[in-house]
Amino acid sequence: MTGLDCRVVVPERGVDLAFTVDEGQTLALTGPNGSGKSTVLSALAGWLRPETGHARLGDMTLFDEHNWIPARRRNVGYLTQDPLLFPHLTAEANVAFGLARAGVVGRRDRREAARDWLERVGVGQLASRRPGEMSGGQAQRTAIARVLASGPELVLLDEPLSALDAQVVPQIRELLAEVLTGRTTVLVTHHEADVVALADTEFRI
Ligand SMILES: Nc1ncnc2c1ncn2[C@@H]1O[C@H](COP(=O)(O)OP(=O)(O)OP(=O)(O)O)[C@@H](O)[C@H]1O
Repeated sequence: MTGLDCRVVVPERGVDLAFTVDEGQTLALTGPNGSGKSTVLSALAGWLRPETGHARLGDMTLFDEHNWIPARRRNVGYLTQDPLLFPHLTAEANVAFGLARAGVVGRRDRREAARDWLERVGVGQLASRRPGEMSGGQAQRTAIARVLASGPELVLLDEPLSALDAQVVPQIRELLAEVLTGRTTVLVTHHEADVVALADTEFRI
C-alpha cells in the first residue's frame, strides 16, 4: 500500500485541486454539485488527462506534465457511480474478469479468488447469477468485490451508496468500512454519515 499526492488542473471544468492521502487512509472528497469531484477521480483513474498537475502513488507517477500512464497500467480500482458490471456475465465471471485484467493468469486461480471475494462481500451463494438477477445491494456487493479483488494500490469510490435503497445502505456502508481498512482510498460522497463512518480525513471543495 502506498500514499497519494496529487494536483489536478482541468481549466475548462474550473478544476484546480491538490491533496494528499496517507498510505492506508481514506480521504472523503466533498463539495457541491459541479465542483469537480468526479473529474478528479477520472484523472486519477486515467480516464481523463488533466492539462497540468501530477499524481504520484508511492513511487509511481500516474501523470505529470511529461508522463501519462494509461488506465489499464495503473493499479487503481474505480467504483463508478453506476457500477459497470457486465450484464451477460455471472457475478463470478464479472469478478474474474477484473482479475484477468490485473494479470492473474490461471483460470482456476481467478475462479477461486473470485469466489473468495464474493463470499467475503456476502454474495457467495449468488456466484452464478447475472447482475439482472440480483437486487441493487447484491449487485453493489459484487461490484465492490470486482474492484477490490485485484488488490489495487488506490481505491476510488464515487458515491458508492447513493443508488441503493435506503434500507440496504447501512449494511453496504459497514461492508465498505471493513474492506477499505488499510487501503489508500478517495471517496466522493455528499453524505456526512459516509464521511463519519468511512473517512480518516475530509477534503471539502
Ligand atoms: N464530460 C464532461 N464534459 C465537459 N464538462 C464536464 C463533463 N463532466 C463534467 N463537466 C463539468 O465539469 C465541472 C465539474 O464536474 P464534476 O462532474 O467533476 O463535478 P462533481 O463535483 O463530481 O459534481 P456532482 O456532485 O454533481 O457529481 C462541472 O462544471 C461540469 O459541468
